[in-house]
Amino acid sequence: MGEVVGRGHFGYTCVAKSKKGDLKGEEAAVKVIPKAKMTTAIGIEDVRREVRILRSLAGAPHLVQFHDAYEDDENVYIVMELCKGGELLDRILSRGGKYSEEDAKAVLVQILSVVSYCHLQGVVHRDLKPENFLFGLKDDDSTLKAIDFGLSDFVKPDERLNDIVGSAYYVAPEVLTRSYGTEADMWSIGVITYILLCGSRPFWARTESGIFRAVLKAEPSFEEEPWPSLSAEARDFVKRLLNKDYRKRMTAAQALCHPWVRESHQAKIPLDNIICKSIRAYVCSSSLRKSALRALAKTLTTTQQLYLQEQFKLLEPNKNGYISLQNLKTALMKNSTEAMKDSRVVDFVNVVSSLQYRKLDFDEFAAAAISVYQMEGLETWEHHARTAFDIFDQDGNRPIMIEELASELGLSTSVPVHVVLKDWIRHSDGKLSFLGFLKLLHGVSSRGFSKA
Ligand SMILES: Nc1ncnc2c1ncn2[C@@H]1O[C@H](COP(=O)(O)OP(=O)(O)OP(=O)(O)O)[C@@H](O)[C@H]1O
Ligand SMILES: [Ca+2]
Repeated sequence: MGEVVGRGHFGYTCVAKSKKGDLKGEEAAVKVIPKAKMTTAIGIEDVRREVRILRSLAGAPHLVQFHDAYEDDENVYIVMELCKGGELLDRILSRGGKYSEEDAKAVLVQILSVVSYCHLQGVVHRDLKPENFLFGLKDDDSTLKAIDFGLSDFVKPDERLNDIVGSAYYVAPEVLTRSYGTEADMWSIGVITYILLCGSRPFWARTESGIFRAVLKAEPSFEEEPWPSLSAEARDFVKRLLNKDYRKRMTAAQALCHPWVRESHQAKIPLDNIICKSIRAYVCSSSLRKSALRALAKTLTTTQQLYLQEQFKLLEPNKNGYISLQNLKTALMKNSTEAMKDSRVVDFVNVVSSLQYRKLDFDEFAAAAISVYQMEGLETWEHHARTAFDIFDQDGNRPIMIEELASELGLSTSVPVHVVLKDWIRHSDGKLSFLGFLKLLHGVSSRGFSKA
């Protein structure tokens, strides 16, 4: 073991040289975590999880290469690849806090590439910030590696986490309100991008509670220089990550398809778990909701089309251009690691295949995979919704009873519900009104009536 190269809350990291084995003579980094610091059961479990996650994700692009972990009476030792290029934070600071759009993109694609992989495996990093990305080498174009999975956790597709962890400047609003998933990492990436592009923090205050207040309530400024002189795509990219409603935020796979970065990289776009969630909800919904979604799919933007085409390709449609849920499972299995077993991603899809066996062509896949919430986050949503309603009205709309509509949306038909539902049905012909159509797009709501 040689000199200390970094210190953190829980321990320190040294350079080391391997005396034997495959790595004989090679330099490595050893993160030393003193057992004295693991005073609570949580602390020990956290270190176990960090090692388990590093081990199971090993080999992912832009992830620090994990070699092995050991322990003795005093410490736990995590042996990994030595990154010699320093922290992303230091590079930002040494450039006077600002990156050109091109340089920022190059950094972001690498971040998105590792994060999209983690998310597919059901792992949330929970502490994405420029201190936790290291460059492999000192050169300007060195590759970036994510480190420090000390706060990471597994999250099942239909589960939410609730412990407040992370770093104040980068923490997502829904983490502060204790119900979050992988989308929280996307918020942090939004904060990192904002800082890369303009050199200042989007949410700032003197105290921690002040920062939290800003994260929950304040809108970041895009008014001051350099924002007006940056490209509209760059602003759009950041805004679609810093959306306070996590359901409207881009996923990592979607961000890789965003027009701002799409042209600048050849990074592989991985399968997106959000697709599994949407398809699962789609196959279980009524034919009325399916035709509403199909109408909406006809209004998709080219960006969304492109992303969905990429996702469809990953599912390897048969020669007639159809996929079934089996394809979804096969695609997941193909990417499966130990981490995916821990996060139970495949089980989530399995529930569906026992429910229904269906084949989808690209058009129906698009309808199934669409996220209505994300579309609502677009500035052009009103236009999409109106156009989709016209299409639906022509070939999907039909007379519907209040009771049927209520069950369609998972609402109980108590008296106040009745009054509201009346507006969702058009008086002239008893078919769905525009408002009813919008409600139907969201489908059965488990949150009950208050949100309706
Ligand atoms: N593989 C590595 N190669 C080079 N330096 C490293 C490596 N891993 C960690 N470091 C250095 O050690 C520092 C602390 O590591 P790490 O972030 O993993 O520790 P931590 O105790 O979990 O930190 P934190 O206080 O952020 O929770 C890093 O910021 C970095 O400077
Ligand atoms: Ca760290």
